[in-house]
Amino acid sequence: MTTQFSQTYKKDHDFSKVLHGKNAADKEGFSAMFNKDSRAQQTVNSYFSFWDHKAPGQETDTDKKERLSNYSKLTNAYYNLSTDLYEYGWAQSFHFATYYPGESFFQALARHEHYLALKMNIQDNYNVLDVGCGVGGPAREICTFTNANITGLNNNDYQIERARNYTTRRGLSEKIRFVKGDFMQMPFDDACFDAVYAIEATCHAPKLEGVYGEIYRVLKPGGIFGVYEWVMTDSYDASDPEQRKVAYGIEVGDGIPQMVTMSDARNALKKVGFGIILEDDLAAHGDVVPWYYPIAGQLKHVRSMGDFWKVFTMTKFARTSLNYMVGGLEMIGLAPKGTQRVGTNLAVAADALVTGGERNLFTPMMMFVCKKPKT
Ligand SMILES: CC(C)=CCC[C@@H](C)[C@H]1CC[C@H]2C3=C(CC[C@]12C)[C@@]1(C)CC[C@H](O)C[C@@H]1CC3
Repeated sequence: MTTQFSQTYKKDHDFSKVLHGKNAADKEGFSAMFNKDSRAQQTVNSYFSFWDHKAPGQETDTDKKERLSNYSKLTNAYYNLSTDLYEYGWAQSFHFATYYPGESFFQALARHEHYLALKMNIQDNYNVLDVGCGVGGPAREICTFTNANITGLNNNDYQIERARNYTTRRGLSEKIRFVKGDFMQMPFDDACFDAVYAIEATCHAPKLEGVYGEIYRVLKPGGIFGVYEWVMTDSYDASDPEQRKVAYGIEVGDGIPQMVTMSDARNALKKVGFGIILEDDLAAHGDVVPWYYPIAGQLKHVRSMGDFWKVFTMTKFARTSLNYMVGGLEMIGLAPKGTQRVGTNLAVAADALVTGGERNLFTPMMMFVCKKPKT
């Protein structure tokens, strides 16, 4: 690692400690959220400086370029702010899933991960890279499902610390390790992994060719790459202000510098050299239970008490009530400044994702399974 990189990494790490508190990685949900110190406001300001006064339609090319060239800062600030809420409101697996009628929320998340592992043909003791591993939910599940050795790559210190803690608690530290690094310049040698997967993570890249090119480089010849990509579908029309508003809501609400289309993703994979073995938009199968039902708060699809509570907290009523409560706590100094704004931003995300799903403008599960040629 160069000196400049190691200095940046140390600065991020120290900042994460100050922001989240020394023992925050041991805490969960609200307790972790309220453990942040006054620098939370600084992170909120840093994140929203990329978006403030830049409503869809008013953005200039310079605004967009600014987000793309600062993707790492933008994504880090986003996850420093949103990780606790993700874990509290969702799960340790930061992705969506398809649902069969009657299937539980957690079962569907795990099945979605198994499905990718199965289609990639991940075998016992394969060396597998998880690009943008979050707090390690999918890595733990895929490791126990396949018995592969997994390396989780992540650029966010707070998430890495949490990932390591959960993995140790599950007794999986011999099989899974977590490495800090930027997926546009991976800290790995050429051709060192048998397989690489990325679950709803590479959309944070400023350019898909960049991250796909790195994945191609670190894969062994003949190695497999499997991805669930976040893309706008081919029916998306960026020149329609209503549709652009949906994409913009997804960008600002989910820390994404710029949403791209399905064709962009397909072309980027081919351009870096991959052969596409399988391509399937899992959101387009006409499922009875839509992938976005939890964040739409659609209680009619719930089949158990546990899921009822989970989906209830995602209804507009529960989200808004929670946000008022957090605003009150913020006012009396019990919650760090900016917490409410983060909640409001996640509500923007949820609404845009649901609209994108309902209108078939967006999919979070564009699945590609690709192969690096043997020679
Ligand atoms: C950002 C990317 C690429 C992937 C994350 C996908 C999902 C796990 C998140 C997208 C929107 C998030 C929201 C929440 C949890 C995580 C997501 C579903 C909440 C339910 C967390 C609790 C808040 O009160 C409401 C949030 C709505 C959005």
